[in-house]
Amino acid sequence: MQTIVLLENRYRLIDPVGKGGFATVYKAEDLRNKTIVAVKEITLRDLKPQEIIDATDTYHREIRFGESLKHPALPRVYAHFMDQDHWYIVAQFIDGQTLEEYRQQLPGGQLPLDEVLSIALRVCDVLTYLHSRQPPIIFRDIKPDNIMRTRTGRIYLIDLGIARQFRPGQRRDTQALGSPGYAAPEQYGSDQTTERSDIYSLGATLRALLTGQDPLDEDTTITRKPVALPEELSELLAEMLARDPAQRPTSIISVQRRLERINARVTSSQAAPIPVPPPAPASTPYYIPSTVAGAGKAPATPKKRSGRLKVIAIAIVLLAVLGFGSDNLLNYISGWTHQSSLAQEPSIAPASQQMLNIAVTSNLDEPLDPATVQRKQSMQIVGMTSAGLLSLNDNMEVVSQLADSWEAGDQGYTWTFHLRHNLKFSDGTPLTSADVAYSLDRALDPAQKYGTASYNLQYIKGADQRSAGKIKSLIGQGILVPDADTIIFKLSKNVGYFLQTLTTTCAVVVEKALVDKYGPKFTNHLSEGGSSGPFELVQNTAQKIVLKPNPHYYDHKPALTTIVFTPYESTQNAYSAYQANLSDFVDNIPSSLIDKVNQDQGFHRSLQLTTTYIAMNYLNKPFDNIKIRQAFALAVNKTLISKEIRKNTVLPTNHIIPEGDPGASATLAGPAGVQTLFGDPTLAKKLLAEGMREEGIASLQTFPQVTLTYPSTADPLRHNEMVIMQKMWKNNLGISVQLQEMPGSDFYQAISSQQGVKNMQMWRLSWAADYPDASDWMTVQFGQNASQNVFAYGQNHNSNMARQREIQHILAQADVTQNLPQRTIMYRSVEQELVNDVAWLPLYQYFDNYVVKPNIHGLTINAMGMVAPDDWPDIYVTQ
Ligand SMILES: Nc1ncnc2c1ncn2[C@@H]1O[C@H](COP(=O)(O)OP(=O)(O)OP(=O)(O)O)[C@@H](O)[C@H]1O
Repeated sequence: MQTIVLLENRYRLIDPVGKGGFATVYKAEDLRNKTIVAVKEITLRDLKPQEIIDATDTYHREIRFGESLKHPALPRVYAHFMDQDHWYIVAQFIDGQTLEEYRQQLPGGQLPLDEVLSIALRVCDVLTYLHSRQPPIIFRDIKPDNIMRTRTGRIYLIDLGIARQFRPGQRRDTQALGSPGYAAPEQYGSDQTTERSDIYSLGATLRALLTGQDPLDEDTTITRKPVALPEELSELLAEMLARDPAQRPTSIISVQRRLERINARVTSSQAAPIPVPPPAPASTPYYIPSTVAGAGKAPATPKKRSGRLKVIAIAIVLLAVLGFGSDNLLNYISGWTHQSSLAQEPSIAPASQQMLNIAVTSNLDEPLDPATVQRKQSMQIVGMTSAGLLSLNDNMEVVSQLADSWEAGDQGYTWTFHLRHNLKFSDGTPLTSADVAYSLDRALDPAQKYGTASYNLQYIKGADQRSAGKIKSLIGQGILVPDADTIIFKLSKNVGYFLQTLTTTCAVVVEKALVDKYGPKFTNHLSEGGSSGPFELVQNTAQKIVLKPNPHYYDHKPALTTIVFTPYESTQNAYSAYQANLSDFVDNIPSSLIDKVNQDQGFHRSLQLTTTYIAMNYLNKPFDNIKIRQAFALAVNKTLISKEIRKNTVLPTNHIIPEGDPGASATLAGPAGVQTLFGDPTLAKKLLAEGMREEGIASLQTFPQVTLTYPSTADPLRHNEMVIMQKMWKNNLGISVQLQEMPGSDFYQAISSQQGVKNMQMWRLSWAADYPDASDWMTVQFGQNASQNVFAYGQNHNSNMARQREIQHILAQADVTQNLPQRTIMYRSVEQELVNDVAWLPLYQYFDNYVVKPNIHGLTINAMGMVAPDDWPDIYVTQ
C-alpha cells in the first residue's frame, strides 16, 4: 500500500526530482486539472536566521517573477501556498534534467559544439526577454545547474529566485549572490549587477559545456577531448568573460547575433573537420574569483546535489510534519523507492517513428484562411502552421510567439511590439513587422465574410471603419510599422485585455506574396510556403492534411516529423480507427460514446471555456422579478442534469466566468447565497411565493404561461435536458413550463436582437470564450449596449435597475483598468451580483473528452480546446 501525500487537497506528490540550496522539488499530480506539475518545497525548519531571510527573499522573487513573466523558456508558476514549516510553489513540470546532470553523463562532461550553440541561442533568447523588461531583469545565476533540458532538447531557465530588477543609480547589490565560478566579478559585491553580469555567466556556462571543465575545477586527471573552437567563438567567449564589465559585449542581443553568425557557419561547414589547436590552460583567460568581496574569505565550494538517501530522509520529516504515522511512513517510503527504482521513463522513439495520426470528424474542406476559419479542427491546424505576435499556453496565459517583447504606453492606448530577430516564413523569406501589419489589416477587410476580426480586433483605432469598408487600410493609422522589427498599435479604447485579443486565430500571420499570387484561393497553395508556425503544410486535400516541422520556425524544432489529419464520418468511426491503431488521437468525444471510451487507457478530459446557460428576459413577465428568477434557478438540480443526461461529461456550475479562466472566482456563491449545485427547492418555493406577492399574482392558476425556447438539433440529449428541467420546475415550483423547439437558423436570428426576443421569456444558449479574459463573460454579455445583452440587463423596470446600471458602469471601468489584479477583483465582484440576480442561469461547463495513445508524450488539450503552440517541441512518440 502506498500512502498518498496530498497538499492543499489538490497536489499529490509523486516523486522528488531535484534538490537545491533550500528547496526540494517534487513531481506531483494536480488532481483538479489532471496535469503533472512541479511542487517546490522550501523547509524553514533547521534554517539559520540569515538563511530564513535569504529563503524568504528567494521565495517571493520566484513567485513574483514566475507569475508575471511569460516566455516559452521560463516554467510557468501556477500557485503558491504555505504551512507552518514550509513554503510551496507550484510550477510547470519540466520533464528533463539540468545541463549539469546531462553533461555529467557525456564523456569528459563535454557537449558537442553545435548543441552548445543551439543552447546558447535559446538562453540568449530568454535573456533578451528578461533584459528588455522595464526595468530590466538580471537573472544573476546562469549556470548549467539552472538550465534544464527536456528529452527533445528544449531549454528552460529555472530558479528565478535570485533574479533582480536593475535599479539605475544603485552602485552595488545589497547581497553578493550567484554561483562561484559562474558569477561575474561584480557580483561579489563590488558593483551592481547589470545585463553584462548575465553575459559573463553565460560565457562561463558555455565554456564549461564545451570544455567539460567546471570554472573552479583544477583537476587535470580527467580525460577531456581537446576542444576546437571556431576563432570567432573563442574571441566572443573571451570578451564575454572579461573581468571588466565595460570590456564585455554591450547587450545580450549583440551576443545572440554573433552566435547566430557562428552557428550558420558551423552548420554549413559541418562536414569539414575543424583543426584542433592544443588545449588552452584551464583557468585563463577566464576570471576565477579568489575572494568574496566583503566577506574576506574564499568562496564556498559549489553546491553539490544531495543523493537519494538524503532526499528520502527529508521526505520522512515532511511526512511526519504532515501527520503521517510511522507505519504509513514506511509504506509510503517503500512504495516510493520501489516505484522510483522501477520507474523507467519510456525513451523517445527514433525519427523514423515520429509520426502523429490525428482522426477528425468533420470534412477537411474548410479553407485554412486564418481570417475566416470557424471549425475548431481548422483553427487547430492554422494554429500549428501560422504564428501570431502572441499565443496562449496551457494555463491560459498570454505568452510571446513572434513578438520578443512589448510595452504599453500612453495609458494603454499605444502598444509597441518588438519582433524576434531573424524571423522567416517556411519558404525562407523574411517575416517582418510589415507582414504582421498586412495580416491584421487583411483580416479586417470586409471582403472576409464571416471573419472574426471585426469583433476580436475591434479595439485597434479605425478597425470599425476598416471592417465597414469606409477606409482602405489601417496601416499608417491604427497600425504603424516604424521598422522591420517593430509594430505599434494605436487603440480606440485602452482595454486591459488587448493582448488577449491578439491571441485569436484571426491575428496570425499570412504571407502576402502567396495571397497576391493566388487571391482568395491562396489556401489551396499553402504547401508552397507561407507557414510561420511550428509546422508547415505539405499536403492539403479533402482526404488528408499533412504537416511537417517548419525548418524556419524560431522555436525549438518539434521531434514529430509528420502529422497527418484524416477525416472520418463519425466519432464512432474515428474511435474505431484509434482502436485499430490507425489513429493516435481523437478529441471532442460526445457523451453518447463516453461509457465506452472512458475505459480506454488513453482517455483524458480537459475543462473548456464553454458554458451552457438559460437566459431570462428582464422585460417580460414573470422574469422581470428577481425573486422569480432566483426561484427558477434554485429549482434546478444541475448535478442531476450532468449525471443523468450528460453522463458527467460536463461540469455543473454556478459560475458565469468559468473555471480555467484567469478571472474565475474560487469563492462564488449561487443565487440567494446558495452554495450547492443541486439547488434548494424549499428556498425556491419561498422566493416564488414572495415574488408572486410582489407582482400581485394571487395563485399559480394566474401565473403567466412560461415558455423555454431552444434550437433544434440532431442531439437528443438537448431535448432530454429541457424535459428534465421542465420536470424540476413542475415538481419544485408547481409550474408547467412549455418547451418550444425552434429551427436553429430562426433561433439564432431571433436571439441576435432585443426585437427578436421580444416575445421570448427564456432560452437555452452556449457561449465559448473568444479569448481567456473575464471581460468576455462580463461586459460582452451584460455591458451597456453589448450585442449579447438582448435580455435587457440594465434597460428594464426591475426593482434593482439603478444597481444594474451601476454594475454596467463598473464593468466599463474594469475594461480599461490596466492593473490586472485590480481588474480581476472588479469583474469578480460584479459576477457575484450577476449570479445572484440570475442575469444568466449557468447550467454547466464542457469538458473536451479525448483519447491519445499512451506512447504519445505531452499531447494535451487546453481550455480553448487547442494544443498550445508552445507545447509542440515537447510532444513526441516514445518507444
Ligand atoms: N519546474 C521544474 N520541473 C522539474 N524539475 C525541476 C523544476 N524546477 C527545479 N527542478 C529540479 O529541482 C532542482 C532544484 O531546483 P532549484 O534549482 O530551483 O532549487 P533551489 O533550491 O532554488 O536551487 P539553488 O540552490 O540552485 O538556488 C533542479 O536542479 C531540478 O533538477
